[in-house]
Amino acid sequence: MSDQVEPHDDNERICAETPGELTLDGSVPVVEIHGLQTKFGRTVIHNDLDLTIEQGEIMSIVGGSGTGKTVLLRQMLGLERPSKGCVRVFGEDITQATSAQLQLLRNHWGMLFQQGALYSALTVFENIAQPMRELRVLPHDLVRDAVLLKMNMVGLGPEHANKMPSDLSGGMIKRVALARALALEPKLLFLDEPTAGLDPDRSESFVSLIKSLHRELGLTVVMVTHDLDSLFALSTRIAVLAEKHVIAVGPTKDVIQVDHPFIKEFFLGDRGKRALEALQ
Ligand SMILES: Nc1ncnc2c1ncn2[C@@H]1O[C@H](COP(=O)(O)OP(=O)(O)OP(=O)(O)O)[C@@H](O)[C@H]1O
Repeated sequence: MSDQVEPHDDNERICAETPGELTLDGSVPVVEIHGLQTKFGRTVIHNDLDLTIEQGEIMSIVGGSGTGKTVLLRQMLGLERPSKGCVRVFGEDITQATSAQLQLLRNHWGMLFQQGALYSALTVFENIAQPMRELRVLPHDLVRDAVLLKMNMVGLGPEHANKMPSDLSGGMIKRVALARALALEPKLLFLDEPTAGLDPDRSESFVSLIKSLHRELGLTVVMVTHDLDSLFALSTRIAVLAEKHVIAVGPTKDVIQVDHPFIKEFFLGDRGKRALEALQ
């Protein structure tokens, strides 16, 4: 993924001025989106979209294909700018952030991309060490201990350190990518389809891993997923995107009651019922 911000011509600013400092103590929402509009040419993807994510939540974003879930995630990461509206992360207006401010924000979040996105020419060790080295946050000799600690956190023994990504299974690639996303000890973790491509057993153990890391590290998690099992197992709240905005947001038990055709089809079809039953 490129880290270029893609500006839209008609960006209108509606965030109030911010102090220019990150608020990491949970006294403001971790993510706050207000009045967001996204247009590509004349096509409107989001309109008047609001969403607030508080510290410690696992917020899952669901919606039909093309409803703009990935674009919304990219906007929270400062990789795309909305046409209109306010996107604050840790209290900072990310739509107006300078590249120095964005870099500062990146030190406090981790991102797990759908494909795992490891550097194929680097070993497991070097993949996890890379964000630490890029920021030079640790002296050289401490990087080794920190990498092994992150590997241990995601259930990978030191014997895997010198393996190349091509030697790893899909589940292991996800674990290495997660260890890398956690390399800088972020407070916020973005997950894009974290269980995509995993078989049911691996998917279940990856979900357990995310659940325990969320608890142990006190993370806030923002996840885009189509996978109902992980959605039900992990989410503290679910936000449903339809009709260009968030049509429902809340705990699973409340969201599935909302009378909307997408919600009925997505959550209460056969797959949804099976996933809900498995959880009970
Ligand atoms: N840079 C872009 N230029 C033009 N259109 C774009 C661009 N990025 C995304 N879109 C369009 O915006 C819409 C939303 O895309 P997005 O990838 O966010 O959907 P999604 O909800 O994540 O879908 P899916 O569940 O299928 O992955 C799509 O119609 C897509 O083609």
